[in-house]
Parts: sequence; structure tokens; C-alpha cells
Amino acid sequence: MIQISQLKKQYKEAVVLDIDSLDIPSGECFGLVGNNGAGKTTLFRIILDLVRASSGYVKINGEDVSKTEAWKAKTGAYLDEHMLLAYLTPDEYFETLRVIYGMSVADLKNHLDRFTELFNDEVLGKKKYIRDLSKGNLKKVGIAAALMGNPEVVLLDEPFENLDPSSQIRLKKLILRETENSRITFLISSHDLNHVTEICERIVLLEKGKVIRDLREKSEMMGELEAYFTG
Ligand SMILES: Nc1ncnc2c1ncn2[C@@H]1O[C@H](COP(=O)(O)OP(=O)(O)OP(=O)(O)O)[C@@H](O)[C@H]1O
Repeated sequence: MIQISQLKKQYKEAVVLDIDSLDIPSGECFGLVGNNGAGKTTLFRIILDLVRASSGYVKINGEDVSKTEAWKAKTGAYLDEHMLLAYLTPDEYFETLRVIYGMSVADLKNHLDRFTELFNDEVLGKKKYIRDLSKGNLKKVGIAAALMGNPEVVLLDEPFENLDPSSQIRLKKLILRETENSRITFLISSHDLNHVTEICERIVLLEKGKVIRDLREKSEMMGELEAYFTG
């Protein structure tokens, strides 16, 4: 599904990302962890062609993301609130995306129904602008938007950050459900080791832009990560 090869990102002399090779198969729930500045967001931004790599490539379904457009139709993402339209209410925003994605009104309703629990009656029908939402509710809008249009790949940067504990649990359930039902390939970066090891079948650990662990054994993930992060 996603192939990364000889990928390097450099700002002046500083190499902030340096990945020889990374393959993420279709349907995998892929977790990305690492300390502040390790390169997680940079990797996601390169995958989404928001930032150009200094060398190397990222391919989604065989298409180089920096040279083609078709991958965009099957890719959803929420990295931060800059991806939202702050001057709209969430209802207006979802309606705008509905038109862009060519969804029916019923399709949108079905989609948003999947988020009823997560929204907790604080997002829809409130006539509150996106710019006035709390950080947690902004995140919920962004995640629901990222999953619109039947994406095959979804990238979420720190999806649990700013969510209250109930919402974190609801989001975990939602992602697990989506992985099982829709076979979406999720790429999730997180500082929350408990959540990410619970939902992801594979965790890659970045340090100074390099992949230093590629963990696939569920029973060993938490121990390995705790040992690394406690130093
Ligand atoms: N536009 C830029 N110019 C210079 N350096 C940059 C730029 N963008 C990112 N960096 C650097 O690249 C490195 C990786 O940053 P990145 O945001 O990808 O890390 P991260 O793992 O997402 O960190 P965090 O956990 O804090 O979100 C950092 O050292 C950062 O300062």
C-alpha cells in the first residue's frame, strides 16, 4: 500500500528524516512513535506531499505522491487544525466535504452517525464555529472529516491528544472497528504508548529521523517501548 524508499529530508545541514526502506501493507494499523522532534510529523507531511523530500520517494499504491494525484482520492488525513475551515460550523464543514466527495445527504448522515458517541452531543447542531471549538472537539471534527469519502489510507497525527479519557476510549473503539470493517490502512502517530500499542499491530520507533525499531510482536511492544523511553 505505502512504500518508502531512501527517503531523506534535510533543512540546511540538519537531516531530520532518513529512512532507507519502509513498507506498510494494505489494512495495517501502523503506529509511529518517537520523542519530540523525532520526525513523525515530517514523515506524515511528506507522505501527504505537504513537504517535499530532499531525496527518495513515497508511493501509495505504486504512485509517487510527489508526481501524481490519483492517490489523493483514496487518502484521508488529519494532522492539525490548519486542515479545517475555521469560519464554518462543523455542520457546514461536513456539508462542504459532502459536496466535494459527491456523497448523498443520506451517506453523510450514515457517516456522521458513526461518530455520535465520539461527538458526545458537542459537535453537531450547535451553531458554533470551528474556530471556537475546544481542542478536543476540533480533533473530533478533523478525524470524522479524514474518514469521509471511503479512504483506503488514513493518517492521524496525535489523534488522542487533547481528548478526554472517555473520548480516547471511544476513538480507540472507532479505529478498531474501522480497521476490521473497512480494512482501512491507518497510520497513527502518538505519544500515548498504551493507546497506540493497543490498537496498532505494528509500531515503528523513530529517533532523530531514523527507524530504530520496527515492532510487530504485540506481546513485546510495550516492554520494548517502555525500556526505550525510560532510557
Ligand atoms: N520547516 C522547518 N525548518 C527547519 N526545521 C524543521 C522544519 N520543520 C521541522 N523541522 C525540524 O525537523 C525535526 C522533526 O520535526 P517533527 O515535527 O517532524 O517531529 P515530531 O516527531 O513530529 O515531533 P513532536 O513529537 O514534537 O510533534 C525537528 O527537529 C524540527 O525542528
